[in-house]
Amino acid sequence: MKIALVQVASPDSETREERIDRVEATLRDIKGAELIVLPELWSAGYFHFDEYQALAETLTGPTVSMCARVAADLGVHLHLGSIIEAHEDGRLSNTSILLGPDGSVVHTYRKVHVFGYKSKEASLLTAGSSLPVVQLPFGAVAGITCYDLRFPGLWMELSTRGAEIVIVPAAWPAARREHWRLLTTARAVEHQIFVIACNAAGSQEGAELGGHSRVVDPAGKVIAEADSGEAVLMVDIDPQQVNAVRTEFPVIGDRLAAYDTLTV
Ligand SMILES: NC(=O)CCC(=O)C(=O)O
Repeated sequence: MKIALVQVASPDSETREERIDRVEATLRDIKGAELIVLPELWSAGYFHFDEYQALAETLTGPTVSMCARVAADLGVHLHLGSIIEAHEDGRLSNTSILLGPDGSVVHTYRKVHVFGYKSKEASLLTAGSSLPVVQLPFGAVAGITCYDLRFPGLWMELSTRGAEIVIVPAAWPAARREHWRLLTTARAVEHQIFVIACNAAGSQEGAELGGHSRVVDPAGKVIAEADSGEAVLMVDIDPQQVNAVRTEFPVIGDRLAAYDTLTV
């Protein structure tokens, strides 16, 4: 199964509309992928906090509409990264969306751990409260977002819910790139899953994004990793590998149902 990770920069000088047009051209040039993945908040730009309100959109807004058209035209699954979603009651959320090959929404995830360190995300956005896993032709898929990488309890729950492929759109700064590498690999090893992690590139409001989008297989092998600039990273995975690795080295079956029952 061929996957394309599209590592996008969101420079301050470019408008959202210009960026949507530019990314659409990149997406339409991708040949042979069954799944395309974009980074967190690439159209708005994660660090453009002062514009969050103005750039918020609904699930029929400009980012989702363009991506839905492309998904349908190319006949691919397209994880569009995330948007600042505007809700009817005025709340905003960081919403990740996976589109099917007919352009319809097949998975939606609202970021549960909103980020507050040198970031206004936590004060501007409302955290989500659901964790769906969807069965697709290539396996049980979930999407979580960037900072969520740091929280093992969330991953344990994804694993318990049967996730085999976890898509992680991100806007992870270069300053903590080694954490990005370590955590994406660790989550794959812990849960014997594919981690498909698509980061943003370039700089925004003086913050340098880390790039290095990567795919880690269920045995913990990094099967592809981009450099730091804009890129389309193509990778071929075999979704059956999840079963094969779990059968050969059955760690997950050895997990206790609960650890808080252990005596001190
Ligand atoms: N966009 C984010 O969630 C950033 C997370 C981050 O920088 C970190 O966890 O470190």
